[in-house]
Order: sequence, then structure tokens, then C-alpha cells
Amino acid sequence: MSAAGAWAVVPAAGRGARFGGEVPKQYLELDGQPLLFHAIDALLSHPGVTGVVVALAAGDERWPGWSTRMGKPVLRCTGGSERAHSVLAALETLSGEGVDDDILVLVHDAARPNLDTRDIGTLLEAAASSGDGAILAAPVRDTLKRAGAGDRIASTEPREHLWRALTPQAFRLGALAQALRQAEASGLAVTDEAMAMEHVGAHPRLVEGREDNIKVTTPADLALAAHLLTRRKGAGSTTEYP
Ligand SMILES: Nc1ccn([C@@H]2O[C@H](COP(=O)(O)OP(=O)(O)OP(=O)(O)O)[C@@H](O)[C@H]2O)c(=O)n1
Ligand SMILES: C[C@](O)(CO)[C@H](O)COP(=O)(O)O
Repeated sequence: MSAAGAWAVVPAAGRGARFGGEVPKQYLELDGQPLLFHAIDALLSHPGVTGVVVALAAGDERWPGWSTRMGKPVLRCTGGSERAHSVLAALETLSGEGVDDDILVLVHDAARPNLDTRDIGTLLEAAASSGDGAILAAPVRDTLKRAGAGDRIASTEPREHLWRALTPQAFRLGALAQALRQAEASGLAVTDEAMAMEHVGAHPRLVEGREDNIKVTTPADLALAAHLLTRRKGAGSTTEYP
């Protein structure tokens, strides 16, 4: 299989326990289609993305069975019990298809439907020159409180140098797969790809991403995502970033 551009990886095998309800949140509809399809379309719409591999829950009957979308290949695999296992399964699927270890992969949550194509471009450029990969992230802007006993504040924590990790996160296929395997072997529960890379001594770049690239975790997030998507589609993004 051709490995010229970057490949997108979409972990979509979660249950959405914090969201609740019967339908896993990646299949909840926003503006007429599931969150998962918004995530896939955003990724495939970038010319630097060759195709996508989607990690689905075992027995997922909602997946439409696409093998192409927007004229690009769509692969699927079965995810695991943790997000990191789902990502590793997707990477192994790509390797099994002959995709080179040096290719960049963009790992993006199915639950982030509002990804702007400009952020994909900025991230790809940063990752290509980084050596250790790169992630979209947003600086922490609020005052941070550490909780003490009960509902009492114990202290105020410095926010300088603190960022919230977003997705996509971009790394070389081989390096990320090896880092995820090592994290698993060490019993380290990694919540994003960068954490696995950090564990093996890498220092991925932080790339400031648009803050409207929110993850749908709770029902309130879905309402906000609907508002943001409508606003972006209706008027174009009015928010400019450096
Ligand atoms: N075993 C898992 C767990 C999560 N994910 C995916 O990872 C992304 C981000 O995870 P999160 O928001 O934590 O999703 P869930 O695990 O579904 O949510 P919760 O933790 O509330 O159950 C989602 O696209 C989710 O489908 C996955 O592919 N495989
Ligand atoms: C990868 C991630 O989206 C970065 O913010 C996030 O860590 C995944 O979900 P979770 O809420 O940490 O389970």
C-alpha cells in the first residue's frame, strides 16, 4: 500500500461511560452525522493525509463498512480495552498493510468532531521537523486549585508551563508503536500518545491548537460541540491564532 503522506488513526472503540446512555458517544449525531464521521472527514479532507484506520469495538454493528471515503482508503481493526490498546492495534494494521515505519501517523479521538484542517497542516509541519513528534495542545488559562479535605481548597497551583493535551497527536509509526508496547510492558497506563513517547525519553513538540477542538466527554460537551460546529460551518472560523 502507498505510504507517501501521513496516515490518520482514529480510536473509536470506547464505551463513553462518562457520557452515559445506550449509544457509544462516537455514534451520537451532530449536524446529521455521527461524531466519528466528522472526525474522519476532517482528517481525510487534508491533502497531506493518505487514508485512515479506525479502531472499532468488537461487534460494532453501527460502523457503515466503508473501505473508501473521499476517494481515500479506510481500514478498520478491532480496538482493545484501553485507548492505547486501540491505537496500537490500528498501528499494527497499518504495518500489516506494508506502511513504512517512518510514515507520520496522526492519532485523533473519534470524540473530537470539530477539528480544523489548518491545525492538521500546522501539526504535520511541526511533527515532520521535530524528530520526537508533536501534539496539538492548549495552554491552561484558568487559576488552578488543588483540593484538600472534602470541598476545601488546599492550595493554588502555578499554571505556567501547563498545557492541555488535544488531538491529533503526530508521530512516526514505528516509534509510536514501540513506545506504546513499552508502556504496556511496564504496566504504565498512558492516556495519550505523547505520554508513551515521553516514557521512552522523547520530548514531543507542543503546537497551539484551536480551543474549539473539544472532546465530547459529557452531554454538556455535545451541546457545546453542536454550537461550535454550526458556528464554524455557518460563518467560517472567526477565531484567529498566531
Ligand atoms: N478502549 C478504548 C477507549 C477509548 N477509545 C477511544 O478513545 C477516544 C477518547 O477516549 P474517551 O473520551 O475516554 O472515550 P471513552 O473511553 O469512550 O469514554 P469514557 O472514558 O467516558 O468511557 C474515543 O474516541 C474513544 O472511542 C478507544 O478507541 N478504545
Ligand atoms: C487523548 C486525549 O484526548 C487528550 O486530551 C485524552 O487524554 C483521551 O481521553 P481521556 O479523557 O483522558 O480518557
